[in-house]
Amino acid sequence: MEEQITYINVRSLLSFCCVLEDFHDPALNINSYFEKPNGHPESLCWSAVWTARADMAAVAKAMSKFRLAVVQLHVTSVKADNLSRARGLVKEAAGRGSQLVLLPECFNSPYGTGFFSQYAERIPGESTQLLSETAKENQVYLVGGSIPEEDGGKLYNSCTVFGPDGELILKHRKIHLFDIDVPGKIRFQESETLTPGDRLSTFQTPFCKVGVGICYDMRFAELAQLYSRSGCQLLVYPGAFNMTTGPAHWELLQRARALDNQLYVATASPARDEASSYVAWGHSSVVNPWGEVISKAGPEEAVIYADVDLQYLADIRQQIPVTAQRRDDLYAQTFLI
Ligand SMILES: NC(=O)CCC(=O)C(=O)O
Repeated sequence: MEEQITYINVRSLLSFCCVLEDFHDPALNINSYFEKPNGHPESLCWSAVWTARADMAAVAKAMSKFRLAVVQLHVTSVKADNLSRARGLVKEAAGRGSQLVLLPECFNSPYGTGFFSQYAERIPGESTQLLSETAKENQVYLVGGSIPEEDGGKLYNSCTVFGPDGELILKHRKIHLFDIDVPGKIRFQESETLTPGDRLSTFQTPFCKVGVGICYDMRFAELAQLYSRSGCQLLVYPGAFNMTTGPAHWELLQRARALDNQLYVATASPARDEASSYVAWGHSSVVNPWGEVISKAGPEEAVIYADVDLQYLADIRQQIPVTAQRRDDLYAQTFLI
């Protein structure tokens, strides 16, 4: 009976360690540490604990770094070309060791209110089928930029994410629509044709939890903060800033989101095409939790790479512990002095 209890306790302890360390590696089967046929049950239990802990530490260390690739695709009006080039560039990124690959906003079609209905697809559909196959062929997490989605007579700007097994992990519908009017520069009203999404979107990988937003979503600090508070260590924003707001705000916003929340931020833009009706700024980037741009494209088609280092992120959070120092007691008050 006592032995039974010890087994159960140690098994629970190991499971608890996994939870504490946010350790979700399916390859680590706790049961396997208890399968030795002989020996004293109690010492077996403790040796199981230490062996498992050591294995967990080794696997966790290996998983504390991963390679991220951002594909800055040259998007044209020919959907088939966009899809096949995206497939080729994801393959190239995977061939260079990337485990997570990010595509741009509207990667399958030109960006513009006049194009959304023309290029809209249901999900699943042609473009998401290609994303699923591409993720599986290359064994990567694939954040499929966004596509115009049609559902129930409404149009959405939607990002789908696929796992290395080709399964759909999530669908994020852009929640803040890009409606701006800068006189003499740019007026754009996504809400003329699109409907906003109504939920936040995160997904878990073996490396870290990831929060998803689309372009204009990046301007909303509250969204990034909610993702960070829910445990995300990487935020990804497929986006397509323009020649007015791009030079002014694109990099600044990414650095602000990264620094405020002490996490990595990655953005993917279409490549710049001066001939298109909406000229994208380009400059897809990756920013680290110190607020530094660690990888950046120019305006043209490119694949950029960054090694995301979660130990570095943990070090920064320990050195400057703003999360623990927050004064939520004061922020919650509704009056201002
Ligand atoms: N596609 C978008 O949401 C563009 C957002 C943008 O350019 C901005 O300035 O914000």
